Amino acid sequence: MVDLIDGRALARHLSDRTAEDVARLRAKGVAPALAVVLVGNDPASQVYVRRKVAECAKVGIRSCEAALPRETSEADLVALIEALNADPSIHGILVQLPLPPTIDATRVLDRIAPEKDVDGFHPVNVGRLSTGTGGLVPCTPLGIMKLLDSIVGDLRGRDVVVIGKSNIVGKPVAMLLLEREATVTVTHIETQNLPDIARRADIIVVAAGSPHLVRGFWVKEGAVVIDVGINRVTDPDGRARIVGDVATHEMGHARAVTPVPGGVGPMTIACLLSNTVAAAERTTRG
Ligand SMILES: Nc1nc(=O)c2c([nH]1)NC[C@@H]1CN(c3ccc(C(=O)N[C@@H](CCC(=O)O)C(=O)O)cc3)C=[N+]21
Repeated sequence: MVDLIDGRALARHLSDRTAEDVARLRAKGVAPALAVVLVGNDPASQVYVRRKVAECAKVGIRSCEAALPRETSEADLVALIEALNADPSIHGILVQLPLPPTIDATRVLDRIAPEKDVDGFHPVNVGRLSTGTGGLVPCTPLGIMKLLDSIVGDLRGRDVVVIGKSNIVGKPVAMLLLEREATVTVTHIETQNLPDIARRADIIVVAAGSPHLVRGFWVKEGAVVIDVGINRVTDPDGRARIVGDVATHEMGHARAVTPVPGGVGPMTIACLLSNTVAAAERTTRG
């Protein structure tokens, strides 16, 4: 019988440890703090930001939220980031994506001080990840690795197929998997015979943004499937709900599947909190 992984429970466990780290830092006079920057009023982004701020509070991380109007100029946004970079009471900076189309997201993310870049999107942290030399690691890939630690353990020589080549999930998770000596195949929209490639995998990580893309016949008996998709779909009765990239009801022969919601999502936020503490810790080491 397939094991449906409880990402919420694992995230709670991780956040309990983060809360202890926060308490330890506070006793040393460092109060970990995260700045969340939101531009515009996309309802989904507002929900995510609210959730991040609420989870910060639960573990004792101070958070400050900057909500800027959609018309904000790139120069004004960069000025805010520079101010946060220079503020020693702020340890982590997160600019919620997507940004309005009038703003060049890459240029903005490049201005975040790498040591405060809790998303791990700055080129310095991307380079550090790809050379395995430390730095802050993107939250969703980090959460995926923690899920795999609890489900699989040793990844050496495991065949992993990553579906999706984004800078936020596909590429960084491939780097983390390589660091653990898995055999990694990164596939994407142009990949041919994707079902055949997927069927060879011991582990499938899918971040494609396509509802129910991964069908039962794509998955080898006993494989582990990590579903990173978040797709808003509307049921015939008009009700909106969130589904992943995996046809979960066809996974009876898999060893384990992460659900959506309740799988990777909560781990992403738990890793944002642990990254913020890691960034705050680094300041205590000069
Ligand atoms: N700079 C930046 N960093 C991000 O990390 C970032 C971002 N921008 N923009 C948007 C995406 C999306 N994201 C999610 C985090 C948690 C859940 C999450 O906790 N989901 C729950 C609830 C899902 C629901 O019901 O909405 C779950 O899967 O169980 C989802 C999505 C972070 N993102």
